[in-house]
Amino acid sequence: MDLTLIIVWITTFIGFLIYRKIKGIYDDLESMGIPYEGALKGWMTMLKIFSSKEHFMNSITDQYNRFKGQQIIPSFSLTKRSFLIRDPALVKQITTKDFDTFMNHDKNLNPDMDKLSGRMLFTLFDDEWRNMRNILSPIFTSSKMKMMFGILADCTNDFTEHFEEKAKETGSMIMNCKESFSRFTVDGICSAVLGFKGDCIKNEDSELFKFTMNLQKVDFWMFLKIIVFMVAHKLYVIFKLQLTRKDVYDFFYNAIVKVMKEREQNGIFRPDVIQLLMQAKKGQLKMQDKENEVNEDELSNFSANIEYDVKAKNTKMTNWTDEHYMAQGMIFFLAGFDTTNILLQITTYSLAKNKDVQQKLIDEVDDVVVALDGSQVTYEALHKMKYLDMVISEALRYWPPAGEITRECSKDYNLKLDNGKTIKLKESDNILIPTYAIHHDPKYYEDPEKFDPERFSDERKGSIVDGAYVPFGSGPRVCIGSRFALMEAKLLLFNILRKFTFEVCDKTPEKLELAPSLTNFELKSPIVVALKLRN
Ligand code: HEM
Repeated sequence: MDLTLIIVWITTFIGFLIYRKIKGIYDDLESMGIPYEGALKGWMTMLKIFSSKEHFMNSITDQYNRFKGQQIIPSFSLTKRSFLIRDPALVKQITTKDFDTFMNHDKNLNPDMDKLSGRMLFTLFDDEWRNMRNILSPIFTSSKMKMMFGILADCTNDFTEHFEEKAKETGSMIMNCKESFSRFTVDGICSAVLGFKGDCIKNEDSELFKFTMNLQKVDFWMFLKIIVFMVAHKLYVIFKLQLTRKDVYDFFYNAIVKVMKEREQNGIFRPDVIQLLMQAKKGQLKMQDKENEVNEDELSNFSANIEYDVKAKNTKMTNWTDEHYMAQGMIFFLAGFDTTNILLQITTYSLAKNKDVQQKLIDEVDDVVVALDGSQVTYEALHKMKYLDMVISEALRYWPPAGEITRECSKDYNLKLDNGKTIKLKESDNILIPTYAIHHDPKYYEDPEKFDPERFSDERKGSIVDGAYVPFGSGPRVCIGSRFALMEAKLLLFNILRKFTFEVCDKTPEKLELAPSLTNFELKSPIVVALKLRN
């Protein structure tokens, strides 16, 4: 038999096994009265995503839109049952009211699979997650944000100085937003989290920047590793495979464990996350010092998370290792630079396209500049800017950088629907909350394709349906870094708009379309705008 025929036979056989597996996992759905399009449709969708024919988020949004009137529908997955939520009330029920049953993200990614990604706050589960969340929460309070404000302000100054220099001859310059904001957010995260100056903005050949961009690339081997992880993750344990590359492991070892030791030995203090992690390691970091906190009620920070009290039943169970602390540095780095970068890209694009919105924001910036009488903007002044907060909140609705939220069901659970039917969810079923699709559903947002910050005005924000606005997730597992992200994005926009306006140029895309890619946010045409110096 020739080799091609053998390959065709093997592929068909594997395809058949996967088809049987997917078909089997949803067998009981029809008896529960849930509309199900069949295993083949799900399999074809997965194929389109993995062969880079369609972006994951587009497939989810398409599925969401096809099932109007349903509260929950089966989603596509290779090995587990997966459900897509179509109803904000269920979003709240799953993420908040019945949090104990839906506390975890996918449990497949655990320390046995990968030394670092299995130990990140995002992947820890049950009491280990509760304990780590308690340790890390004090890092993101408003008093700690104020402490890091100056570090981020230096990065924003680097950004504006660099572009002022470039634009000074002709009065304007063309900016590729993804590249420029990536350089800024990598600098911001390095300075405020890892404690060293990245210098990616000013140094165009920065090795650190190349390394960071490389982190996101899905080459053939990475692709294969992801497929093996999704279809047969136990092979990772048997063959001692690791998802994290060795160079990435070494980077975080040097940036966190080595730096902590050096600071300890030399008595160095720097107001950054590493310092707070060192305090946390010694059990010295507490939520207590209320008098140093900023009064949140006086600030405009609509999207910022509320931190829940997440006490673990067993508080002494984990021996935290160096790798646990490296893993937290890694998740802050990974979760922090790309998401904030997307937020900045979307805001910039929307301001360039909506000149009236941009003008209103510039007027607010100018008022603050006058009030500050030449000094640098403060944490309080920035967070009292109502219109800036409305613009950022709308950008997070318009294009939520994380795209979707996931949960895993930890025990059998009867989900009662409005039509009187009950869905029996099983232990380890996946739940998918399609943030983008909900944010663009005309049922919850009038004229959803319009960029309209007024949705978040004092008069109108109260009418947003609970559970229909979740850019940072929802419930006790909500994004821990939302305050940091909002502060970073607001600070940069403030400083840019002091000096520049964003203008549409011939390279600015007419509309934003996702490219078929496995990465989170890859557009068919990148966002490019002109930065024009103000008079
Ligand atoms: C615009 C920027 C950001 C967006 C839109 C965003 C969004 C999200 C979302 C949707 C989740 C999942 C929440 C859930 O499951 O309910 C999440 C989790 C998380 N984010 Fe962010 N994020 C941003 C910036 C940041 C930053 C700057 C950091 C850290 C410095 C960070 C650290 C984390 C961590 C550690 C988790 C896991 C939390 C847990 O499992 O307890 N994020 N983020």
